[in-house]
Amino acid sequence: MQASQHINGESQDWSPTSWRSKPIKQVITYEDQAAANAACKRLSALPPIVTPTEIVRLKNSLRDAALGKAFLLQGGDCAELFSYCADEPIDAKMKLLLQMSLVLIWGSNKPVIRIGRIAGQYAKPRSSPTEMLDGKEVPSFRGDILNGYDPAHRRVDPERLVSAYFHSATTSNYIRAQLSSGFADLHNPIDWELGHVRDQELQSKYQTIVQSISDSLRFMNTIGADTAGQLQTVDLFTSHEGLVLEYEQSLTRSLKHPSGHKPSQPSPDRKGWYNTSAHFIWIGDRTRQIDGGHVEYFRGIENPIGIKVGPSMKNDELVQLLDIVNPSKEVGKITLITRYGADKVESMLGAHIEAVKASGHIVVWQCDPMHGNTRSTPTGIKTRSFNSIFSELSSALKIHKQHDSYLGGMHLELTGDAVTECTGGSEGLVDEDLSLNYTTYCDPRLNEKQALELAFLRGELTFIAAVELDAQDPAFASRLSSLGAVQPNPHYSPTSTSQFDPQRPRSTNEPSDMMQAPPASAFPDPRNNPVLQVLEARQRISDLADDEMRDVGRRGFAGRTYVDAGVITLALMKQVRGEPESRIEQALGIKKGRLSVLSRGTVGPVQMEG
Ligand SMILES: O=C[C@H](O)[C@H](O)COP(=O)(O)O
Ligand SMILES: C=C(OP(=O)(O)O)C(=O)O
Ligand SMILES: [Mn+2]
Repeated sequence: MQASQHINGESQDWSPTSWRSKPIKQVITYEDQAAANAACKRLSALPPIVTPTEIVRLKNSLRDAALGKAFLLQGGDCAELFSYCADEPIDAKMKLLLQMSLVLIWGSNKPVIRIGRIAGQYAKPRSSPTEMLDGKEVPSFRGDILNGYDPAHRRVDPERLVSAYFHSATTSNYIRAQLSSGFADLHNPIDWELGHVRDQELQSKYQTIVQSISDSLRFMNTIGADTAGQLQTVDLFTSHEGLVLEYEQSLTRSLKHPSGHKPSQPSPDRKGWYNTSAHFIWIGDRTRQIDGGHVEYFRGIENPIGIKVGPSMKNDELVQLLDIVNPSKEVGKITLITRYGADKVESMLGAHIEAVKASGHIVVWQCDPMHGNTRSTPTGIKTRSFNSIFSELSSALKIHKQHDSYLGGMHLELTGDAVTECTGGSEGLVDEDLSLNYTTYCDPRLNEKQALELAFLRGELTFIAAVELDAQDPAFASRLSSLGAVQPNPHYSPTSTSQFDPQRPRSTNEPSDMMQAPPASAFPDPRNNPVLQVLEARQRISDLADDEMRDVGRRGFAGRTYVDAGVITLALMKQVRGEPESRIEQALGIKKGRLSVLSRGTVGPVQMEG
């Protein structure tokens, strides 16, 4: 069966193999092509790992995220190894995603859709075909699906394609089994204890949420409203980058659509092409060329898909891409995973949002604040700072609000282990700490504590963004005015003698319906109005902060003078723990000496009682 689509007026047939006639990036050369063909043949005969019913369930949820009614949390390793297919690492990641989603639901009051970068995230696109390892140049590690991290196993081995399938299937099976055995039962969120998080503040914030959920559940149980069984488990979908197309092709099957599903490409046999290797796959920033093999493959499948959008993406190119992969403009079919970097998001995201809006596509906008913020330490260790990650996320949220758009999700590289791969966070990890427990095989991940902190801060951002939006709203001043803060509030006082009091008893020789208009000079000059002055000052500060953000990460940048509430919160938490100011400033990227302003009693952390 072939699907047909019109591009530039020409009919373009699609099949699971049509990508093979297109140019491709990140080419894989199998020394033994016959062995690669045999591996693909074997894969084609194996059963699906996920089913159309599950895929369509995710698709429907993502539609909600595109429409602003749900939030998508996607996270997991940069490079998942076959050796992570074991109960402990899988449990740790599931727990972390569940903990984060609880916090996010709490913060956003919206349902959270969970997708793991798990059960198949085995392929890595690399910047260079070779890398230096212990002073020797070796072929780059391209993920367990192709070669091994051990320098002795860097040759691409086709047997690994089959091995990837079995590790993926085993991981998926364990996730499903755990979920159906009460792992995610909302009645026991206490069981998702914070593994290695010893931070008292974070522990108690989390416990407050858990306690409150337990109280609500007890109440629902008492009144008999807790009987639908929906609280016993949640969905946790799987995803990976669809990089190795021979693997993806082998698991692409023509299957019956679930009943009630309206396919994007209807066919008489009510079947469609489903990628059964994962619920969701995405195209990487390095392989999203309009005329390339990856875009060709992705345009034919029913699954919801992601596209990474980096700083080199042009506005018209983005729209062209959407038209190719989603010609019927299905709402939420595409998740645009933006990853510009904290220093570029301000100059790029707004234009992308406007271009997509004008095209009529309705996508899930997801922020990946990791991949545009990778840097090397002077000793050559790849890292990312919590500050830049948080900064890109908060900018994305703000920009979406400004453009009347919705930030529908976040995409993170994280692990449930106590790794030291990203700097910053409330622990204040610095470059020198990275070697303590640096175990990633590709990009630096947030550890459990940093990931959870980010979820809490994301919740707080919703609140801050709402306040900021009010401040920028031109109607705000007029609303204030009607509340009386800007203009004198006409009030009734039986003894009032003011000629401007509308309810003042009139003199008998004034007609009763005559309401004297007060002279303009009776109102204070708005330029002197304290409320408007505060709003203007806030705007000026916000502009200065935006200017400063553009320099973050540049050589010679002395640190930020203007930081947001999230960073101040982190700084205060560290201060309370007695960390020296200079260390806090360094860890959070704040300009030297700025913290002393806070120490003068201007701001203090709020203490929770009990
Ligand atoms: O995960 C993303 C990419 O594979 C990764 O950032 C590439 O890293 P490299 O630049 O070290 O190849
Ligand atoms: C390779 C990745 O990202 P990007 O394509 O955005 O660089 C990734 O998500 O691991
Ligand atoms: Mn990565």
